[in-house]
Amino acid sequence: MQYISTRGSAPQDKNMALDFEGATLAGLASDGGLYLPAQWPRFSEDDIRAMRGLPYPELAARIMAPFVAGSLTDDELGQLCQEVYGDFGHAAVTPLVQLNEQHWLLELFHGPTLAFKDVALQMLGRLFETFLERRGEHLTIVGATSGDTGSAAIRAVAGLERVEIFMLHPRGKVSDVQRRQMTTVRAPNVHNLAIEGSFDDAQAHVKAMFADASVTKTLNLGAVNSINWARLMAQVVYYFYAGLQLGAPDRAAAYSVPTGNFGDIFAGYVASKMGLPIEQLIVATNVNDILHRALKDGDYSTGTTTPTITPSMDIQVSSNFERLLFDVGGRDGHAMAEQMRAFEKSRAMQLTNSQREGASALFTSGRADQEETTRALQWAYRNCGQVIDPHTGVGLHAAQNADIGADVPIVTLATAHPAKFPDAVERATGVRPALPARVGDLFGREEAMVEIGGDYEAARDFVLSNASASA
Ligand SMILES: Cc1ncc(COP(=O)(O)O)c(C=O)c1O
Ligand SMILES: N[C@@H](CCOP(=O)(O)O)C(=O)O
Repeated sequence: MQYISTRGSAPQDKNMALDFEGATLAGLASDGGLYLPAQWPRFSEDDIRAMRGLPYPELAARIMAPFVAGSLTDDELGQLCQEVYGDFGHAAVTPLVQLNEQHWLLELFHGPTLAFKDVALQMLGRLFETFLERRGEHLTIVGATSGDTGSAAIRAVAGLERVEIFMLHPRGKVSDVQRRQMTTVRAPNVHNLAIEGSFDDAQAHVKAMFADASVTKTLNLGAVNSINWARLMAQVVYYFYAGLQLGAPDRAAAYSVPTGNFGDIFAGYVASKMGLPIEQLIVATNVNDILHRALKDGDYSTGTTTPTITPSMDIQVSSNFERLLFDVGGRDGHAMAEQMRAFEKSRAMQLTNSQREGASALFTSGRADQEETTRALQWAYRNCGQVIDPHTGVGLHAAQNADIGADVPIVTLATAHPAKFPDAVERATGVRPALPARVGDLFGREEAMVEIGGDYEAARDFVLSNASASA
């Protein structure tokens, strides 16, 4: 499989044909775009029927095989999937839980750091190891997090010899559990940087480093955010896993996805491109609702980020939205590059007609404020005995308010364990969720992080002077 950039001019990055291995190690394309497969692989209805009942690791290998073709053999991929998904806290890896006749929760938080990010990042860590070993190379990862990507990525790469990670988070804007899951990992290849500002600022610093020759000449940069295609690829699997249990390919389900950087829900779009019947994808946002506005009115303009009880979704600039706009807008890389250049200047853009029409064929959206999120948590607890996290609550609120026929099952993606956000959950339900034993003694461990202020230069210089390997 070959990979192309959404901005049209980067396939020859680093002098390698951009196969899966190249796209995984490159992370972000040098033209600032995001990598996508040159074409969507498609399963027939019979192929999908034959996937029914497969254990998660086998299903994962079946779904990912076309994307990694040429970079991993079927045996290598099968082995990786067994290693990664054999080690989750639930035998089903991502169990599907029924709430009532129509609503379901897809629990994605049974990995080591209790958020959906583990499903892909545990795989990405092993892919890095495999490819870097093969090439004899070293990778310096720079990442941005609003809480969950950071801990999952650090957990996936801590102690690896060929990888070093610099993770930027907005100081004071992640939950205590999220911060400690990052800062208590003491490994020589892990650096935690607390920046002044928002997640968007951290994400902008990361993208700027990929475009900064003083960094890319010196370091072999890699990405763990969902700008890295391999992240999304691994997330496609659980849409199939849930869809198959609800009758695919003979019945379509809808999915409500708590959304920030548009990665998780874009994986749902990919699943539909691959042949999974999907009635609708519901983009569920908190009050930082740029995506809701973009889908409703075509208005993709940023505002100030409002802190919420769903901090991981306090995001204005959703990186992966570019992938959708590129695909539904006819895959015109040069037009996309122009549109994104204008957006980066003005921090606002209007979707084109073809982008709006293309998106509205599958996507709808909903928005939840704090009260609505709280009510969703209360409903799940009082009516179904389920203690859910606030991000999942945003998804459930949007699911309950979507205009979807009563005969269509709606799956809300449960993206984090409630114990990551105990204060908000306790305020809503009266229940203080306990951290599962597999997380260990998080509050008894010492933290390590560096506070570096808000300037890009400070972040860049810290990375340059502390990275232990050069390109
Ligand atoms: C718990 C949780 N839910 C939802 C999201 C949103 O996912 P995405 O950024 O892929 O849209 C995030 C972070 O991104 C998260 O950490
Ligand atoms: N909510 C995320 C933000 C980064 O998203 P990513 O999926 O692009 O890595 C987080 O928890 O860090």
